[in-house]
Amino acid sequence: MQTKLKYCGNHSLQDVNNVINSRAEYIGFVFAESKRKVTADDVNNWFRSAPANHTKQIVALFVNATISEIEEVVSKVHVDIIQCHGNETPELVQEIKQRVKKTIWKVIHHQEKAWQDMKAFATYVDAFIIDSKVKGQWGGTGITFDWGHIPNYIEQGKTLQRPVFIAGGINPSNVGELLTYQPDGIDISSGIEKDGIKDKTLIKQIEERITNHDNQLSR
Ligand SMILES: O=C(O)c1ccccc1N[C@@H]1O[C@H](COP(=O)(O)O)[C@@H](O)[C@H]1O
Repeated sequence: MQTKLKYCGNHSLQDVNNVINSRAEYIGFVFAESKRKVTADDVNNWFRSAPANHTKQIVALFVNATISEIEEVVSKVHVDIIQCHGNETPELVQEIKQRVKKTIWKVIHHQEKAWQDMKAFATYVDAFIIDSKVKGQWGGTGITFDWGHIPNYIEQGKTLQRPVFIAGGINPSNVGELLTYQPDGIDISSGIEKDGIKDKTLIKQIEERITNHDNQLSR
């Protein structure tokens, strides 16, 4: 099994180039209030200057956006996946799926028994991301949650037949420990940043650890 990898919160041409040259399957952009917030025009400009033959899937991250806001972005930028990173209800997620007709990922912010919330979304979403819950922030915090709860999320994902990505504070120092839980995927924003820019060395360190782990499993 190859652990899927998403690098999120790209907000410059340098970020886009560094991530396009990585092994990640997914490149993410934040269309929500954040120091990493981007516009559709930004993303289009960066991709015009970036290598054209990349195979990354583009993830657009929203926090409690209206369907019109999502539709506006999707009408301007090539988007493969919509990531709902707020406290969107299952009903809203269903409507987004029906109207926007894209792959949908739903973030569950970790709290006691939050894995039970996954069931209500399962029909409308294609994958789950489990992120830390930090007061006053929706994500991109660089803070981990108690990984002892990861097996509950992974088991629920298996029951619902939906992949489970882990996010929140993952970096080269702790990714090895995270991999022992065997998540389907990993989503990283701040852990690959140096001075606010996605950093080639940090990306390389993360990827070496993931590749070693995946190779050991396939032996
Ligand atoms: O990255 C952001 O600025 C952001 C803003 C608002 C919502 C989500 C955001 N990022 C997502 O948060 C998780 C974890 O990020 P980190 O690795 O802990 O920095 C990840 O899914 C990012 O895509």
